[in-house]
Amino acid sequence: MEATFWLLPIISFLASLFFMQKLLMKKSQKFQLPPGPPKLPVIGNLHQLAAKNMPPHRRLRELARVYGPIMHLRLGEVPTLVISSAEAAKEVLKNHDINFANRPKLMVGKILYYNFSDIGLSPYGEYWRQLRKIAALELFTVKRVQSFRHIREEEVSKFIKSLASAAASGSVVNLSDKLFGLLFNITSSREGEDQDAFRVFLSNLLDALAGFSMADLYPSIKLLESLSGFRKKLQEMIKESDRMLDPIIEEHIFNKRQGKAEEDLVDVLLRFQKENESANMSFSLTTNNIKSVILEIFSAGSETSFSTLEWAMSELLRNPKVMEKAQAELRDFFKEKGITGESSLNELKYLKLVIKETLRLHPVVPLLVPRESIEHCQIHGYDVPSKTRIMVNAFAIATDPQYWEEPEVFKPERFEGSSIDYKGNNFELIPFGSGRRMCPGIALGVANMELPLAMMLYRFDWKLPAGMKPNDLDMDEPFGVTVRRKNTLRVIPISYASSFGI
Ligand code: HEM
Repeated sequence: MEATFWLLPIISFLASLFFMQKLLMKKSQKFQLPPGPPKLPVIGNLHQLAAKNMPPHRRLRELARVYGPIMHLRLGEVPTLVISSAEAAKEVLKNHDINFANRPKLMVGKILYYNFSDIGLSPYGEYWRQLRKIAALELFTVKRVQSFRHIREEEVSKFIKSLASAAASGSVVNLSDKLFGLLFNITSSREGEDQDAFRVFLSNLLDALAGFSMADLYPSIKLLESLSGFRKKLQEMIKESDRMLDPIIEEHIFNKRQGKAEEDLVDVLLRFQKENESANMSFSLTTNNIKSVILEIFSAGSETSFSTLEWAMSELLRNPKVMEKAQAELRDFFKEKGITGESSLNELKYLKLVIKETLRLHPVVPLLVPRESIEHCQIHGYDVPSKTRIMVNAFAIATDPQYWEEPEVFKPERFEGSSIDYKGNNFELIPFGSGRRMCPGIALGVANMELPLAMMLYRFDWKLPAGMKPNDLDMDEPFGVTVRRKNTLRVIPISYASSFGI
């Protein structure tokens, strides 16, 4: 009797969901929606996404091979369009750019990013436009990226020293850990104590950003936010984030008062806040807005470059001939004079191709950041109603045999003599997205990768531990919005006798 009593609210909850969805389906019948797998009541296509225990970008690629490059899914109650061809991506990200420039209101944006006040999750509108303006004119200019050069050189030098001492003792290093530490130090311009806390925080943040929480899949049922425990988790995370960010802001204000002239990204945002407040401008940034943007820069900035470097090294270890070719280019070019700094890397053609090929085969944000349609529109003859969530499967496109020969093979040479780039104009290669919401941090991201990769290849030869062969190295990916290696990369560095520099 008691059991039946508890079942009643659950049954009525499921029944109301079922009827709500019937209503929605009726509404959608007047549209010519793109094809997609059959949907179940309440969960829609969630079971197909979860099937086979694959990361979403791989599972969605499989489904797109059956249902086509413009595919309609319902994830929980969220109508979702999955784009898996360069032509369709161009329609969405270029031809209908404004209509798809909005982001869905994920709970993580509401709570952790102080009511969507970061750049990446803020809705398309005046606030976002102002932030992008600061990003384009102040935060990520070529000049600014160059001004952080000494930080990168200093941190890479320490990183290489620690690898050299591991090499001297012949020990196995956890390269993933070391690379994460390096990117954290470069991006946050600080070292040490916060790193472990940030690592745990970042992993929770990336889970939340995936948008696959119950609260984000059933946004109309507000009760789920608390019932699923997701709201509580995010509220705890924001305390943790404040614990990390408040001292950083205070430290920057203090240093400025002491007359520190050099500016980092936090200083730029604080200066902007001060200038706009004193000039009584209609747009200004609150301290919470600034914290949101800093959190985003720390997370987007470190995780993406770190994961790309992790994949680059993994691919090079699995493809010794490519590794040798990249090392030969560096060692030949720098000979005895050594790598003296970042500017000396500009001539290295093959190194750049290695990075490009890594971004192709391992786009670390494989489904880009989800968009949301503002108004109803048509893509290739299909209706896309307003408020449809859009996922662009950059991974599926970058591994589509229609555009790429032997797409699963790591072959930097494929770009030799090719004009294809990742700057958002070639839709078969869009690891940074494209259009208005494209990544504004490309130059910084690439700068953060080039020097560490060059130094790792120039200064060391690399061996896998315990007699592992190149093909034994696993390339497993976890389930998530960004894709780092599932298992950490453990390797043995061997000092290259005649290397010099940094
Ligand atoms: C390997 C490095 C990186 C990769 C692969 C990458 C990838 C991406 C992707 C795919 C998007 C979504 C684009 C879209 O929706 O079309 C994005 C957005 C964004 N990225 Fe990056 N990113 C990288 C580095 C960085 C860095 C270093 C920063 C800043 C420090 C950064 C800041 C941002 C921001 C703020 C957005 C949101 C843009 C908006 O919504 O207007 N990214 N990034």
